[in-house]
Amino acid sequence: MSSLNGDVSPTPSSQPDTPQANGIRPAVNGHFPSNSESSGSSERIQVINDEKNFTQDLTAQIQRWGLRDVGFNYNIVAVFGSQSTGKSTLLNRLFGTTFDVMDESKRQQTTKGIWMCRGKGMGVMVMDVEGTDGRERGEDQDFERKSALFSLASSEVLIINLWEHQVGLYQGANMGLLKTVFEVNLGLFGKKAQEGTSGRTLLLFVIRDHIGVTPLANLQATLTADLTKIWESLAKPQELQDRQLSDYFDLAFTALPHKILAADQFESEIQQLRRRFVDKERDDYLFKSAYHKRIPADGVAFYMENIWEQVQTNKDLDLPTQQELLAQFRCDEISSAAQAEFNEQSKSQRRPIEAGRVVEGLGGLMRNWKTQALTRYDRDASRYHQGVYKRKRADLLAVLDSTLSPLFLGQLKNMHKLCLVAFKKEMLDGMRGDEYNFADVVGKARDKCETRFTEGAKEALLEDTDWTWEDELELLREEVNNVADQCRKDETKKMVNLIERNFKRQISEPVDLSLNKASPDMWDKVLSTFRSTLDKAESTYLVKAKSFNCTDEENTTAIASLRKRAWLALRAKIDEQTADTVILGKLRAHFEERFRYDDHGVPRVWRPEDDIDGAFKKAKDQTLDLIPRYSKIAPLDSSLEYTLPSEPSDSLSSSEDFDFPATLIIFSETKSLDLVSRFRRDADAYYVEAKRSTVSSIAQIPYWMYGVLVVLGWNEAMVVLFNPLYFTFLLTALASAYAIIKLGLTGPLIQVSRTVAGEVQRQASQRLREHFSQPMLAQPVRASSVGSDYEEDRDQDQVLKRRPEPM
Ligand SMILES: Nc1nc2c(ncn2[C@@H]2O[C@H](COP(=O)(O)OP(=O)(O)OP(=O)(O)O)[C@@H](O)[C@H]2O)c(=O)[nH]1
Repeated sequence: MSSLNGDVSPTPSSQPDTPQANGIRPAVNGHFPSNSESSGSSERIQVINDEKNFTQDLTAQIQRWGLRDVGFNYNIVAVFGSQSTGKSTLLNRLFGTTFDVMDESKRQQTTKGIWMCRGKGMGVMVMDVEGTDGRERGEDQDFERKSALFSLASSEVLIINLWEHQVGLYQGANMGLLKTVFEVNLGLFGKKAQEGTSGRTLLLFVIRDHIGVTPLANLQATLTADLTKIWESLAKPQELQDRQLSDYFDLAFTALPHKILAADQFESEIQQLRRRFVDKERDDYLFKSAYHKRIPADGVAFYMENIWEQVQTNKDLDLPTQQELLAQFRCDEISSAAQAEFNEQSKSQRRPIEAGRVVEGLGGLMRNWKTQALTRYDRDASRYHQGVYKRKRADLLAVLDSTLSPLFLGQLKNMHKLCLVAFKKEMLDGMRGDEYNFADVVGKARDKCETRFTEGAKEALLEDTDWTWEDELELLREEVNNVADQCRKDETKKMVNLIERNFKRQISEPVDLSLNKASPDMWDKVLSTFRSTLDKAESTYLVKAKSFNCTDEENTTAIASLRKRAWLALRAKIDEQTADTVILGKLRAHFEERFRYDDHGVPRVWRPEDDIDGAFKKAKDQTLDLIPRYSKIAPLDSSLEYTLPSEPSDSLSSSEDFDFPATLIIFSETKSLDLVSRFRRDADAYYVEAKRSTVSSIAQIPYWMYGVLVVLGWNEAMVVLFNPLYFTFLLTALASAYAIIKLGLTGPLIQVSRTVAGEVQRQASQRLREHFSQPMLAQPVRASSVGSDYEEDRDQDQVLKRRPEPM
């Protein structure tokens, strides 16, 4: 092991300063020609090429260096600093490595990517890192940030190489870069370092071309102050807020004289420094165990590859270049200007759309605004950094689309509403009159509505967007179906109502006729009329329902409802014809027909010898027979009987339960009895009247009485004619009569006279009747009044006996 760390002092002359002097092929950019050059322990390898790829040969190379099995007995050192500041020269001198050194005559970048070489005669893996701030990479700081972080995280000692005149500069001394690297390092590995799993790191500042005017101590103080300052300004993770620079890093400083102007001094200082890397016994030994990462040598390759991967994937290092920054700023400005104009244009259509209007040609307008905005952006922004320009263009496009999206969606919604309204109108227009096929009307209206919506939606849809209108069309379809369905239901209802109205009209007359006649087959006629009319109504419904695309279930329900409503309509008609006054009228008419008219339909004039009682009884019995006939719908022919299921009512009619057998009963027993008694009263009046008519014919004044009056009144008449006073009175009376006639007062006078005469006649008749007729009338009237109670009971029994049994 001692040999590994043995103090090998390569003579300066033997150290190659240039690739040519070493006979080493220069690295080819971006490639691993063999991933190692030279041979034996002086072989070097490009660990990371300038395209940021990590080599796969590191493990093998460590094996070739003979370091694979040394466990922890090795060290890693890396260098960091601006390009062409003698980093490779320093490493070659210190560790006897064979890194390429710049050709003075060309002055260009020598080290590309990160190279590694084993220190000559020592177990040290030395990493030569591409210089920072090189003109070759220009503004692209990506690699220098990543390579610096990689070096910091993977090595025990990081040599920070800088010219004396760079001390105190911010960018020149790579302070900006170090700040970023410290920050990300703290974020990525800070916690591990704190836990002690990944050791501290020594930052060794090597100040080149130190003239000596400014003592090293002063330079050291400046650098320490600068580092402390940038450390304090770091954005540290929450849990590491109070961590100090010294918690992670040790700082060491050394100065080297000018290599050419003070070559000997330079060499001796180099040797001094080399000893600090080699001599473990020294107090200022640099590879202290605290810096060791505690990774066995055989795992170093894997460990480093891991670190590189973490560094690579860390977004915090992807800081933009100046060019990108400028591009970002300008592209943002240009994009904002384009957006402002675009917003103005789009605003003009926002209000009408929000108000629910469909803007004709909205798609064209939106396309136009979008193209204008993009053209404007492209014209001004395409000159800037292409990556930024494209990124910002995509952002602008997204903003434009998101601004237009509500217009598109609003347009869809408005079209949806408009199409629905148009659909309803189309339906109404199509359903005018009776000769329409509902299915055809709906089909046409639907097609028109969908076509209109689809055309409008396609017009409004912008290319290269993820907008869709199919969902809205689906919604529209659903609503159209709902409207059509509702319409169909309404139409079906209307049709059923119409059929019902027609039905009522059609049955009205035949039922009236049948019920007026009250023949024994009255109900047969009523029911057969009902059946035939209902059959017609049902077939009318079925024909219409077919064009409405009604389902079988709907048809069954509608027919059932129609039947029930038809039955109720019939029942209403019957009720109308059997209302108290109407049925009493019917009974009266029936009775009158039989009692007051003879068999030939001639009015009867009752004579005392006529059998009024017999005729009265017969007519009354026949009439009373009608009450049980009317009281229940009971056809003689049982095949004509009609039944309906008794069930709770459907939505088309009332919500009450429907009890069919109850609808067959027209009168209850109580009602029948009431009718009997009411009819009897009427019939009795007829009877009395008949009786009176015979009396009044007997009580007539005989004609000879008038002759007697003339004879007896002759003298009085002569007295009037020949007496001047009476005659004058007569003349006055005649003149008054004449005047009355002329003045048109005849009517009122006659009226008054009639009233007076009537009263006189009444009084006279009364007196005469009392005088002449009292003994003749006494007997029959008494018989009638005595028999009335008995007859009433008998009539009621008769009615009850004739009532048909309930069905
Ligand atoms: N003035 C001066 N020049 C030096 C010193 N060390 C090396 N040089 C010269 O500086 C030039 C660059 O040396 P390199 O070692 O290639 O520098 P580098 O930093 O490794 O260069 P890159 O790898 O390209 O970044 C060479 O011509 C060296 O001879 C020094 O201490 N002082």
